[in-house]
Amino acid sequence: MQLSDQNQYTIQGIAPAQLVEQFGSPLYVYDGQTIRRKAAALQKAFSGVNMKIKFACKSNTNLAVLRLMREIGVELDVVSPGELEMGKLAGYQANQITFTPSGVPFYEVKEAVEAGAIVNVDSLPLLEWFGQTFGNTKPCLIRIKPNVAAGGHAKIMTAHADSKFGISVLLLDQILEIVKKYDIKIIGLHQHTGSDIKDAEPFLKVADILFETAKHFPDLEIVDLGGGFKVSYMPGDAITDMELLGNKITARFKKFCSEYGRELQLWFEPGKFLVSESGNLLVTTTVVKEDPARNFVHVDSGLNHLIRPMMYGSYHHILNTSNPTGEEKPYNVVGYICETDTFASDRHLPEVRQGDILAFLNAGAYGFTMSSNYNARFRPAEVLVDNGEARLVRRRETLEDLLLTQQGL
Ligand SMILES: Cc1ncc(COP(=O)(O)O)c(C=O)c1O
Ligand SMILES: N[C@@H](CCCC[NH3+])C(=O)O
Repeated sequence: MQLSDQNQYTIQGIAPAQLVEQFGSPLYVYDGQTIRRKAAALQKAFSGVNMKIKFACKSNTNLAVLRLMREIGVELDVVSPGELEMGKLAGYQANQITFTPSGVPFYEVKEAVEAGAIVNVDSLPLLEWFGQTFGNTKPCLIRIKPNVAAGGHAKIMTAHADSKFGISVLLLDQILEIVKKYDIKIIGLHQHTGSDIKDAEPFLKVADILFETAKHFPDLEIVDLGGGFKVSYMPGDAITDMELLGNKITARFKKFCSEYGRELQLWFEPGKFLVSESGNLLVTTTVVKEDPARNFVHVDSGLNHLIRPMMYGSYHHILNTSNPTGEEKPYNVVGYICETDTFASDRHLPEVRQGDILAFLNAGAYGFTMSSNYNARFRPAEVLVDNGEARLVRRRETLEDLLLTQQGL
């Protein structure tokens, strides 16, 4: 969202009010230019090595976003058969898609492998089954749990000892035994530490663990360091310094490759870094309630559309796009769901009036994809603004959509 000299917020020159008038409210709006800029920054930071980006599409599966990713040379990481199908619909070849499951039924892995995707094996039983089923005929990666705790919230840390994800690095002997028993073709090691990681330190720590572990696997082509780069949710928030991280990881990766004896590919799987800042959730103020204790701003949305504040206590910056120069007042911004769904407490906003359009920033990742139909509410429409043009890329739901799977109507 840009603020013009005339104090008007716009997305590539288009006013939020115009978007809401054309496409309705609430509305997810993605700025394609921001996605391109973020991908380019990551590509630049790692230009010294053979790096591939695998977009973690659990953060945003809109087909228009996936197609944009494909167009700019970004490949895909998926976690379910549904995401795999969406990747294919967006035009990806199956071999450009990595499947990183977490304790899924083995038939899902079989189908993904048979479709041509590459799997990150995340447990010893799955590794054993993979060996029995495919022997050395299909390549795979192994997801290692490095036992390192990092991330912006306990719920989004995925590599500490207590986390369910991956195979503990302490089980290396057992991994090697199974690999040897079935002659499994291990072409890569993978790890994902968590989400919202600012400092270079945890990335370097897990990289070193993975590089050390990699020495036990002679046929590697890939080291996959996952995603997790921090974005700026709060104005002034420190974010991952991509240039610094790029320099540091590049140096260590080059050293590792020369010790390993071959140049490998370095993969990353960012979700947030690529799409979070591109997304705004536009909502309309339904009621302003001046309570003796607090001023409440109710909007036509709730935790059904953006669950991050209630799930992780996440901060999303809010703009009053209808009254940018109004006098600031403190508000609790809340939803219309019959459940506590506070988006922001004691937030200072330019005076909010009924009908004002608010923008929740940084809603491009884990916004729509984590939305629901709680309270039989429809999910918002989605719009992609690219090359100065706004295009509807998902229509708003209707009652028919909600009733589609119910029987006995
Ligand atoms: C395996 C894996 N890769 C990548 C990601 C993307 O994380 P982020 O959106 O923080 O970059 C996740 C989500 O946490 C994940 O579980
Ligand atoms: N859904 C989380 C990040 C990804 C967690 C999944 N590993 C968030 O909104 O911050």
